[in-house]
Amino acid sequence: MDFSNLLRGTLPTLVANATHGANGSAESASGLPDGLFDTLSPLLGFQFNPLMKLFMIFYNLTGKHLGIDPTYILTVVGLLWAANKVWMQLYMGFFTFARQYFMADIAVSNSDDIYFHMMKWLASQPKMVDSRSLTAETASKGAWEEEDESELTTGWVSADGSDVFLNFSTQEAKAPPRFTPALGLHSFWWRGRYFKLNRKQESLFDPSAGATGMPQFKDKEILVFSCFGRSPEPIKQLLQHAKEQYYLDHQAKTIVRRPAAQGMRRYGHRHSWQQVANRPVRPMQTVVLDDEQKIRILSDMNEYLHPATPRWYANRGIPLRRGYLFHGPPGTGKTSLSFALAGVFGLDIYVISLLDPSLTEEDLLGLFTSLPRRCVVLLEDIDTAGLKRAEDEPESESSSSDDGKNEEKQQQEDKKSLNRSRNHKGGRDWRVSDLARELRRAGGQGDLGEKKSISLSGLLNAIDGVASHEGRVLIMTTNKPEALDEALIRPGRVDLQVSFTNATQQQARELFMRMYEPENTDTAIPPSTFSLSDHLSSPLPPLTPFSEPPPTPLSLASSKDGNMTDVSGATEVETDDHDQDIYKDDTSTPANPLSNTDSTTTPKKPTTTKKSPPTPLNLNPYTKPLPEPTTSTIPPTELLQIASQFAAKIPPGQFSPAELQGFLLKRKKTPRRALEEVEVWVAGMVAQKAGRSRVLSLAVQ
Ligand SMILES: Nc1ncnc2c1ncn2[C@@H]1O[C@H](COP(=O)(O)OP(=O)(O)OP(=O)(O)O)[C@@H](O)[C@H]1O
Repeated sequence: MDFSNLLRGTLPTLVANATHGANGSAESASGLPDGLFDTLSPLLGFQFNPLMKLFMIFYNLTGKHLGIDPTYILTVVGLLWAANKVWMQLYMGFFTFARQYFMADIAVSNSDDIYFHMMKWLASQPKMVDSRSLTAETASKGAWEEEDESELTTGWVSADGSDVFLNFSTQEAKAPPRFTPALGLHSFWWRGRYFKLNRKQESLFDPSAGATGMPQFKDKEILVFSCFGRSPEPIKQLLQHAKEQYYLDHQAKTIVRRPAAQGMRRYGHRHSWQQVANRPVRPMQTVVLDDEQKIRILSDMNEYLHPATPRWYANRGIPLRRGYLFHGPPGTGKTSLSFALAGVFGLDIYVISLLDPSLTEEDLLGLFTSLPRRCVVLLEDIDTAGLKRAEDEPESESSSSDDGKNEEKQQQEDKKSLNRSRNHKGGRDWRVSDLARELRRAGGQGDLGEKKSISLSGLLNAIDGVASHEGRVLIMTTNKPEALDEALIRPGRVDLQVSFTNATQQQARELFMRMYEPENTDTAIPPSTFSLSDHLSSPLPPLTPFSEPPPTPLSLASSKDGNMTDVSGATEVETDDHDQDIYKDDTSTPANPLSNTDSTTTPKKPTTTKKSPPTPLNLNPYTKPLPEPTTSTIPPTELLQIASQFAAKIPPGQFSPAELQGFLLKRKKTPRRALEEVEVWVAGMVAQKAGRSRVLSLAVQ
């Protein structure tokens, strides 16, 4: 359909005005001859495009009402557009030229930690956050990140209105997203300098097989920072600044890493490890351990980590490695001490589980070679890793090890059970448990579930093979040191053995004091050097020796030799005996650090032998706490007295610090209640341990 006709038909007045002008001339108000529409409209597709129709109406109206030839307007718009294009071309040309000759740039790939430092820094820059082109990211908080407590106090009130229970269902909704610069060009100022940032994405072809077994494309993100000048120094400073900012709040934290996913480990080095936690440093004082033991291990590690030590080792041809073996019953502080040591020296912890089914000997070697210069490598529960000497395997399976015997016994039981099942009801009555056993056995023998475990030689090769890493601190922990192969703990691999025992009374008292002492709100960044006294517990006054026999004799043995051994043949420190000595040494009474009085005043002797009158116990720990003053209102001297009375009720060497901590935690604000209930708890626990029961059926837990 002809456009002019359409206009004439549908909008007669408008068209009449527009196409003939006010004076009815053959020329339109725009000055265009009538025929021009007819010529142009089919060419431009006006008939079909409603937008163009609208445009034409506007075109005519403009001509009529403003008295301006719309062609001029169109020409100006066209020129502006062209000028803009030219300007953009010039700008890009100039920018490319300037970038090539007058600008420096540094690229950062997202496979490197600096990328995360920079993104965190950019997200914290108010100017960047106000930018018009942003990427929003969900920012989940880690367990140890600070929270606004006031926001969390709104909660669900119980039926009787007495208790308020916290509710976190809206927590995620309240957390604001994190904004970072979107893909594309950005600019910002830092320390009076102008920087340009180009955030871009590239697809790289990864020829090595991915998870699907096929080569694949991988997206890689790159940040390119540029600044004017031929030196990249300002960018280097910017990167350094962002890195420092990133680690500022990490200084009081211990970073925990574990091996990355199998696919990533192939790339080696920084891809081998992944960060799994970033927890506050565990203060050494919170690990209740004999001070001499602490001093010994701290001094040993300090000497080893000293910058002059590598040269000393190199001059004597000794490999720069240090290994520690922490052994003792479960829950006695082996892992805690490892973390505290990492915190003292500001090292990251690299935790390896030899039971990881995806871990091969080759991986293990790769992991050790990609460790940073100084770090702590933690191999936990090394006795459970099933390390075997390759040549012993058949024998050890048949006869030698306890584990082997157990396995054999289990298999016989399994067989019997299966036969029983088969015989029953004509062999058709299979129980699920039998099926599971059968599958497990099949899995052990065949392909199903097969795991090539790390052999002893594989581990030794990783720890101190020719290609193995130097400079690290290796800590191995075990509950059964006697089950370890001699080769694993020979000097050179394990240089210091530290024995952990169940809690002495002195330790019980220290644990009690730690639980109830006023909270330390000091979050100051640790200094780069320290003195030993910074990390030792404040000395407590001597404790009256335990005078009451435990209610029932215990068969659960604590560690046989409660001592720490320098395997190079040096002296031994008898920890238990040492504790006993402390009790007897009344003359060297240290000042009570918690007392407000003159430090020379001898603290009040704890009255542990005097039995307090029986008090009615509230045996249900989940009922409301007894109305007693909170810890902070108990004077320190009195708290110390309660602690001593508490410790006197703990039979030495029978409970692990973890067990005591568990008991105290349930009464974490009521020290007097802990004292009142401890006797019943001890009696119950002793009976339970004697009965070898794992299930807690105590009235007081
Ligand atoms: N000596 C100790 N001083 C302070 N706390 C301790 C001590 N021993 C254990 N604990 C507490 O008990 C818990 C368990 O401790 P940890 O994991 O260090 O024990 P472990 O000896 O490594 O145990 P496992 O052998 O089972 O791995 C921790 O919460 C820790 O705070």
